[in-house]
Amino acid sequence: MNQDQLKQAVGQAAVDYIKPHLQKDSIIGVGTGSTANCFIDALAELKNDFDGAVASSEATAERLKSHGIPVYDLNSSGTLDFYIDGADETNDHLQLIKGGGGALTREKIVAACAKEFICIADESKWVDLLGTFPLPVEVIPMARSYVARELVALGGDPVYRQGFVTDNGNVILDVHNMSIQSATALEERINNIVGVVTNGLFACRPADVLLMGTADGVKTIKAKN
Ligand SMILES: O=C(CO)[C@H](O)[C@H](O)COP(=O)(O)O
Repeated sequence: MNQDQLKQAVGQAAVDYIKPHLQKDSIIGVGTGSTANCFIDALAELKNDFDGAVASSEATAERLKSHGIPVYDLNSSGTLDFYIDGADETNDHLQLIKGGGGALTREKIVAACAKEFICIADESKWVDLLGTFPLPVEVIPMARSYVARELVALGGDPVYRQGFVTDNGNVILDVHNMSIQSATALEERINNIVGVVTNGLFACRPADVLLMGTADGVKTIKAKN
């Protein structure tokens, strides 16, 4: 199977995973990216079995609506049963790097509101140690240079994602060569820099389950303790 087929397989696997638990009033959280898009496309078959979705980006909202799936404001949705999203990297604790698509802040907010975070990814995203993928950091525009200096002081090489503006009107610094020994400590440390909105480490709230697409089929992986 090629990478696109693996993404479709995990998108369908996530639909199969949540299907028995869906009720007519269920609202689910939906992530952003090409793997999340495969989930959305597979989810369309169930659109009469649940109420609707909360989207982690404008792009996801548009794709959900294109399938006739109602999109709700998170402020009127309460706790969500599930959040389903892709990742740029995952380790065996299901701590993630996310934000390659720039939607990290809304993704982290919607994930925080969910009882269960289901990560869907092909096996190329599995790593022993997080940090080969540059760590995205969403920054208030006027703080860009200050935050970049602070990230250099932490040992990283921040690169401004030229021409990209997040759905929240902010900019992204992609931090290369960052040594990630304690992902939870680093997530908190970077989020404490004034001007940072959030960073793409999902370690304080890792995924609960990973549906990983492999050549041998989709594997269901729980976080290592
Ligand atoms: O965090 C994300 C977007 O902000 C995506 O989940 C991540 O970039 C993975 O994307 P893809 O499924 O296209 O590989």
